Amino acid sequence: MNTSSLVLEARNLVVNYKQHRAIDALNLRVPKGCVYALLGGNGAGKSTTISTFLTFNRPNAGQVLIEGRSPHEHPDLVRDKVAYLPENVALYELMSGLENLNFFCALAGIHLSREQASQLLSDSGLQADAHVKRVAAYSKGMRQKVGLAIASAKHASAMLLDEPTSGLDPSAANDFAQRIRAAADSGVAVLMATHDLFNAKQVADRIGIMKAGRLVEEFDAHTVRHDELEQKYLAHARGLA
Ligand SMILES: Nc1ncnc2c1ncn2[C@@H]1O[C@H](COP(=O)(O)OP(=O)(O)OP(=O)(O)O)[C@@H](O)[C@H]1O
Repeated sequence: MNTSSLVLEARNLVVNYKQHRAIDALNLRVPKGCVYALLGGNGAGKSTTISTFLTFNRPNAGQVLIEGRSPHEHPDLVRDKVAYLPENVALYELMSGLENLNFFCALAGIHLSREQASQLLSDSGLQADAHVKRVAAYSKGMRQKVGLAIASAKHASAMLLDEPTSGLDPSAANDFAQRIRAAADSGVAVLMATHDLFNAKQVADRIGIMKAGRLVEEFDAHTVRHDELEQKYLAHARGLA
């Protein structure tokens, strides 16, 4: 791998919650244009990995790097380079999708024209008649689309996604996967924590399985078979691997 194309990197990362080791010597690399799906059972350390890139957690040893620099030493990196999409996108219920997009972009110092904002929502898959409706009436999939539009407006070089398709129906999950793929194809590095093996295989370039804070398995998503991935995943979950 050309190291100049690396966008997200964890180097020998250790993160503890008091006495509990949540991340244990994790090494992970996500270059430009790559979707990296992080699989693993509950408590494996996926969310903590993402939180550490976002500087919500500090490394106890090792480091995370964004475009080669530590966000813990350069906090502006997260604001300038990273778009974050949690499982449940927090939006203002009484504002429309359009108003939410404008509001969160303004917070990030981005000012959009009405046309630009509408275009971003449409490009994220939100139907035109929903743009001006209150978010209180939106489905989970529609909220994710507003989140995606906010993320796209940032022109971030990295996207961090924590279980983005959880609770979406298969069609909405497929639609979301295609939009993530398109973001990566335009050069964004995507790190996505997920429980959805099917979605991981469909959208990712690399797939990693975490267990007890360690990366225990890595695959090329284009060559691993779905049944092979499932077997490995279950073997790790059952302590057989
Ligand atoms: N705020 C916290 N305080 C203490 N321990 C925590 C905290 N957050 C997570 N942990 C512990 O750290 C470990 C890793 O948790 P993490 O949430 O990163 O796992 P995960 O792979 O994202 O799990 P899930 O799939 O359930 O979301 C777990 O043992 C968890 O109990």
